[in-house]
Amino acid sequence: MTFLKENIIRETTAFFQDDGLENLMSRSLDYLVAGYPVHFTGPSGAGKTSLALAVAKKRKRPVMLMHGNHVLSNEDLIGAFTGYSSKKVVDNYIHSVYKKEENVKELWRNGRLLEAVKKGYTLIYDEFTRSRPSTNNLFLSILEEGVLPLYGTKYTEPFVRVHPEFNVIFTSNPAEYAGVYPTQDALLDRLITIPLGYKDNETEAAIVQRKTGVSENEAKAITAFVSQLRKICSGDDSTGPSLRASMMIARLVEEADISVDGSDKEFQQLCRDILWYPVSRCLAQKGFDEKADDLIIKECRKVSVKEE
Ligand SMILES: Nc1ncnc2c1ncn2[C@@H]1O[C@H](COP(=O)(O)OP(=O)(O)OP(=O)(O)O)[C@@H](O)[C@H]1O
Repeated sequence: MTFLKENIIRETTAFFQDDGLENLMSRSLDYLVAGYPVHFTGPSGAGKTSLALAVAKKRKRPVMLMHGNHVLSNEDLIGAFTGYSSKKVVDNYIHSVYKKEENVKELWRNGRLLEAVKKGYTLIYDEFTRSRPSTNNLFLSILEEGVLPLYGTKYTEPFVRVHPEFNVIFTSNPAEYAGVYPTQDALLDRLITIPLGYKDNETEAAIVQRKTGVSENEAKAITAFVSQLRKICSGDDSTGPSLRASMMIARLVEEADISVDGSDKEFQQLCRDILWYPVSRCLAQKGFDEKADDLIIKECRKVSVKEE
């Protein structure tokens, strides 16, 4: 029986940057400062959102995070009238005089994009391909003409001007096939698209170590094992287990006091539980006959931690 430890202190929010990531962050920041939106694209767990947040933070402007979704509408982005407020004053102070005054006002709520555009925020538009292209059309005018059109509202002005400090960081996953829409070329043509792949073992191990509290060698052993499975799994449509899987294994190993050892039954079971779904999915996609469980255990048995 294993018990979870309490109160493990880790740097869960710290962003790890090596020379490569630092260079990428500085380039991205330069593009944003010059007024160009940046678009990070890559597989799930490659670190797109974390990078976008880290770059946005460096701009020292308020940051707004928005997630793409098929129900996101112009009303969410621009705003909408939400109802009415009415005020009635009945003045009967002199009882022979009866005065009644009534005012009815429409109530307006600013949408998220309107707020960001007006106040010059850095907007992170995460997984923007999950929103309908017709919704994303608003970004064409923002990025090209520097105005946000106020379509479908009762606003008297046809648009608002975009604040000079406003900018956007987009993220997307090109391998995602469920719940996403194709993006109009006109929008992609206005973005600086930077591909993000999986990081090398050293970098992944450093991130895992920082975020979970396992030792450096344990982190290296776990990330090497997961990235070996990813290598076997990777193909046109499949990517295999990501850094998130390494992080889950490391966190649970640490919290439940399981040893990082390929011959340990508890460790094998943990790896099987965490890795079965991504591995079995990609084996099926690639048409391999090998069973996910067998492959995981075969690779897991090779895991051993070097002496410190
Ligand atoms: N450089 C980094 N420093 C610290 N943690 C990181 C770094 N890169 C990735 N991570 C961690 O890895 C995990 C996946 O990262 P993230 O959510 O940014 O990936 P993503 O590419 O946006 O994934 P998805 O497409 O599934 O949303 C997160 O737990 C994140 O905190």
